[in-house]
Amino acid sequence: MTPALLVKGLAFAYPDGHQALYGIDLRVEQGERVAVLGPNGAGKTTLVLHLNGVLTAGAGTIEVAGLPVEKANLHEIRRRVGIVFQDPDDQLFMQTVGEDVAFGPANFGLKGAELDARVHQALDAVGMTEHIDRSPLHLSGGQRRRVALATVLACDPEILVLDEPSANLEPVARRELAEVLLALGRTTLMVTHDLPYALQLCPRSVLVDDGVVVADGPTRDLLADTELLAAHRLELPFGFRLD
Ligand SMILES: Nc1ncnc2c1ncn2[C@@H]1O[C@H](COP(=O)(O)OP(=O)(O)OP(=O)(O)O)[C@@H](O)[C@H]1O
Repeated sequence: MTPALLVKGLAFAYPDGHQALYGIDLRVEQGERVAVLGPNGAGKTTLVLHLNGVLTAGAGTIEVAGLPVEKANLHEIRRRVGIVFQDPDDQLFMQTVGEDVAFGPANFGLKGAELDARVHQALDAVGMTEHIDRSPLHLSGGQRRRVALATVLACDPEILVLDEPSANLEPVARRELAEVLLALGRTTLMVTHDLPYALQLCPRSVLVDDGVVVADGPTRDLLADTELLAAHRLELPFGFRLD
């Protein structure tokens, strides 16, 4: 089967000459949930920003469900790859929650009853339907995070990319978001420093450091390898035990 994501030899240097990625290889099958782990400055965000063409590869190739990520395809690629950024305020800018969630699918050509149905479906998936007419400015951080996820889900992406989804969430909101993500059953790439969250949500993890993939395997195996974690400045929270 065509993989959801195929990255081969991806290298990238920022305009100031800083080489952030040295040759990333990554294959994600349809329906997989994969955590992207790594210390600060490893290249995780740089990798993610290539997946929908915000950054352009210096070398190597990326395909999303068989479609190469390149200028000619960017409109379709941005429909296929939905990125939920760490700060929901980067994604919410309309007067109401409903308008924010409608923005993406309207841009991809949906209108009328079809658009309304898509907005309701997305808000329903994140448990935010009752807030449809509220201003995103008046929501809590956890609620804004969910609406940001709905704005992406409304575009029905092939791959959901989440940048630090659990950051700054209270424990209940963190757990509720995990339940939402598990229920979606969608191909997901999740960048996170929250190792227990990676374990709960992603059967597989990829460890990135210094712009290369240094480990790729079952999340439990990676997290059980204390030498590997220590070598890449990763650490399980105090008192956390893998059972
Ligand atoms: N705009 C930029 N110009 C130059 N270098 C950059 C730029 N953005 C990031 N970098 C550098 O590229 C490297 C990778 O950064 P990146 O943001 O991808 O790391 P990260 O793994 O997402 O880190 P974190 O966990 O801190 O978010 C770092 O060394 C960083 O300093």
